[in-house]
Amino acid sequence: MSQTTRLTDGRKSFEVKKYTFSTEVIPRLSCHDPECEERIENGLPVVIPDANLVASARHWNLDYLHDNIGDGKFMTYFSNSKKFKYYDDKKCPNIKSFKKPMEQEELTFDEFVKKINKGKSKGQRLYLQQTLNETVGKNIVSDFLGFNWNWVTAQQKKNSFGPLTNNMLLIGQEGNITPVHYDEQENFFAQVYGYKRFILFPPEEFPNLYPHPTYHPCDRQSQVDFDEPDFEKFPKFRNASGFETVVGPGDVLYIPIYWWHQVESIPNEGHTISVTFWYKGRPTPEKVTYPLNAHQKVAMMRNIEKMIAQALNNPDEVPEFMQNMVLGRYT
Ligand SMILES: CCC[C@@H](CC(=O)O)C(=O)C(=O)O
Ligand SMILES: [Zn+2]
Repeated sequence: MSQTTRLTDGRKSFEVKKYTFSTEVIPRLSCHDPECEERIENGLPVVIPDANLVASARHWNLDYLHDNIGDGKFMTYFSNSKKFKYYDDKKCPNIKSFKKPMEQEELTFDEFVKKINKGKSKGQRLYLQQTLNETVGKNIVSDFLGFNWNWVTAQQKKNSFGPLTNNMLLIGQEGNITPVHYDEQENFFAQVYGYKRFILFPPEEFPNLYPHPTYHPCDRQSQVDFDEPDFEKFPKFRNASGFETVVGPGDVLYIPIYWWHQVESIPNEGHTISVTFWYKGRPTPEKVTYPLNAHQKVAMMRNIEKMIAQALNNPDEVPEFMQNMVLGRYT
């Protein structure tokens, strides 16, 4: 195994793979600690061990979910590697050479559990990722209603987050990895069962993480493979520096909008169950203050890329157009 390093969730410690970049530990602060409130207000990540956000789901495990979640369908991803790199189906036509990094299929929970056991033999990994919806059984509804909505809704209000967009149920196998990407939403990530390693980078690290173009199916995902970084193609990745932690049952991690994150279900620690609480971002302030901050600049770059791709009306022309505009003029 390549070089390893040790990480703790405050209770247990874990041996995890050491990557080429440096990281600092993400603070773990009580929800009653003013510094915790300040970090959320300032858009900084924080692990909150005592928000009890999903305490009503502390008894969730595969058997309980199998017996209570109902006969609805659950989007499940299949990968022949440990990586589950997200792609947007609708953007696949933009990149003719694009090869889907994983397959997807809607399964009943019973099919999911059966395939997990079968997949083990074929070296195939599964990752269930499904928005919780009205098809779930009454016990799951009751557990869901028992989430600490007072706390999370108070956070939404005092931080002027937009509306809650969805709560996604995530069930991963040990060792599964969601490669580094950013989302355009605020996220209170609640860990229900098992242990996940989170590696985060602030929006300022955009130049070091080389996201795919916005019209690419893997928009918002980094092109850099942390396991085998191509420093020729992505030289600034050498400068990357992030934050990391491990979340365990009951922990909530605040992942600020536009913050990059790679998420790993810790190898040999069993499967993981998580629930996301995604919120639209804060409304754009009436009065813009300067200099613009990193995430405003990311939003600007996204809008410019989209406008150019739309104006050219041909994704294949965008690279040359951008190079003609920048190379030798701004480099
Ligand atoms: C589909 C969401 C996956 C999740 C990462 C993970 O838990 O594997 C994530 O990226 C997020 O919560 O933003
Ligand atoms: Zn994400």
